[in-house]
Amino acid sequence: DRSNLPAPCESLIYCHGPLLHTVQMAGLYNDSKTFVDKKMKSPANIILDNFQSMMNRTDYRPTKEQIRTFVDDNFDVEGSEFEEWQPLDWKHNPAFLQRIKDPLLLEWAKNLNELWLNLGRKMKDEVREHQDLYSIIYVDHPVIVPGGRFREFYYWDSYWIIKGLLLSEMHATATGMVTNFLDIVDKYGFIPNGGRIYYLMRSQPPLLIPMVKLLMEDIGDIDFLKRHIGTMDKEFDFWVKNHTVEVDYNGRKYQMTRYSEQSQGPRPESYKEDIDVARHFDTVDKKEELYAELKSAAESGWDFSSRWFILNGTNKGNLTNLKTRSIVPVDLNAFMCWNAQLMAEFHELLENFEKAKYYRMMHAKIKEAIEHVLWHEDVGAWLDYNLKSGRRRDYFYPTNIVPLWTGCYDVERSDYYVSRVINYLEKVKVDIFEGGIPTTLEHSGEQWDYPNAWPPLQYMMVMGLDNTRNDVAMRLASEMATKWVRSNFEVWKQKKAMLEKYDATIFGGFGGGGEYVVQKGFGWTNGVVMALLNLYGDTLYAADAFGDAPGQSGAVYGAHVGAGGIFTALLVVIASVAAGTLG
Ligand SMILES: OC[C@H]1O[C@H](O[C@H]2O[C@H](CO)[C@@H](O)[C@H](O)[C@H]2O)[C@H](O)[C@@H](O)[C@@H]1O
Repeated sequence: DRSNLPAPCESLIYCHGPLLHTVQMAGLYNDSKTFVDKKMKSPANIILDNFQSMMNRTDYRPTKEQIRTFVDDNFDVEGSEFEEWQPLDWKHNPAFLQRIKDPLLLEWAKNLNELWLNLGRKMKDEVREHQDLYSIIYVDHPVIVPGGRFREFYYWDSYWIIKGLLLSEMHATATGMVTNFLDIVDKYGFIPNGGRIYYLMRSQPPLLIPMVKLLMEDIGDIDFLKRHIGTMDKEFDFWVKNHTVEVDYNGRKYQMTRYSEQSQGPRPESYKEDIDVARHFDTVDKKEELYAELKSAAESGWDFSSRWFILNGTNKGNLTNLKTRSIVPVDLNAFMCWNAQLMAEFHELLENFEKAKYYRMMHAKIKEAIEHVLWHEDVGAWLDYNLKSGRRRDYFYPTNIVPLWTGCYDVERSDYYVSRVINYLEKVKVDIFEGGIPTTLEHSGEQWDYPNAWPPLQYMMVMGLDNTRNDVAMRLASEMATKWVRSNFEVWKQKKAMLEKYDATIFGGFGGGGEYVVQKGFGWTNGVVMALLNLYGDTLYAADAFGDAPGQSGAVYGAHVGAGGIFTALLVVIASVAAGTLG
């Protein structure tokens, strides 16, 4: 029974109530998020009175135009919470650029470095003084946002944004963003999905602790760590307390993590969309269950995807078949495992030995659960687990190999895992696509499905394989990175834009599907390309030796990784000679 749960936030303007219902159901804008991002022109009680007068005047049947006039009279245009601002620590020529040998890619990387200037957002002092007039959550330090409709911070996006910012040597901006998150944990006990009050009842993949690790690797400020370690404990506890589920598997019980949010009602920013899906259900209870599945899927960062559909034990179906809370995801458990390991490391550094011991114990337990419940030797991958049926979900997702990225497997037996994983990747043939690795192999029309390819997923695969230090895996990682960078570059050449997501099946193809049009900007896309250019810049070229950049060199050598790797190496040498960069 969900009837005792709170609304997504208290606001009768932005989160629940008749005003939100009336405005959102009128469908005034192409994107439902537009309304909930608007600033109020007067305090909420006055706007609620104005709304009541409008409803009385129109006999509770206002036309779309009357609702539009009400909104225009009472709200400012979206985005009015920010002032003109450019990051003060921005640099023309950060050192990582020197690693990029191809002049075309170098020029592009300089452009990417400049994109931070467009994506920085600083809130007006007004916002701090009158927070009740805004849906944006006030933070002290400016942030780099994803871009487009995403005008505020997003939790997991920020990991790749910070990765990119540190390569751009924007240490102050990166530290400011992490400090905002820590302040938010202190205030709310966790990090919301994004920087808006309507996101306050759900989080996103827990990557704050890895963000602090990025900062520590960069500036290594132990005082910063000391000041904030208690807040990081709090963030870890939030996930343990609110997302743990007991898994009974082969006669043993494991504590594992899954996405699950606890509020009533539709997502305020996609209110009409959620109500429309809920029409398929006839009772309030069933509708509430659907809203919970939708919001839990948003918490996973994969909103939406057949990955969370359960229909007769399969991944077929549509949004009415969302069962996010019944699936134990590989990536979330691998993130928790990583968090525990990093926290043990940090506490050790600070000589908090009792705490370090606790986190080492948590790390060992989570790692064991991942090994026993999620790893499948016969498949050669980690698979999501269906809590309802007690069965594994044997479908391809890039996240099936995330434990390689987070180091959550028995590294002593690395060769065993790596050879099984390589075998798996060959079998599922995900490297035959020209534009990158697809999100899933299901074509549902949702944005986290085939044929879309998302930057963070490419990154996790590439880094996971590269981290193993196994020759074949590292070669595969470099081939994936090459394909991704070339395909993103192709789009850049055509559109002078970086996109939120791409099409894995088309070299230079745009992503699509889902509930809003593909966005430009784009925070994590820039961060991922910068990281890949930094890692592979000395051997990565925009075009192969034949002058064009089909990006699908992977298709040539995908089936035979070994031979393909040698082929790539040859191409690289030829291209390097052509570009005059080798001896
Ligand atoms: O408004 C619909 C949904 O939009 C966001 O999700 C997508 O964009 C985010 C920002 O890039 C990204 O973190 C997420 O993975 C994407 O699916 C938002 O996070 C959702 O909560 C929201 O419902």
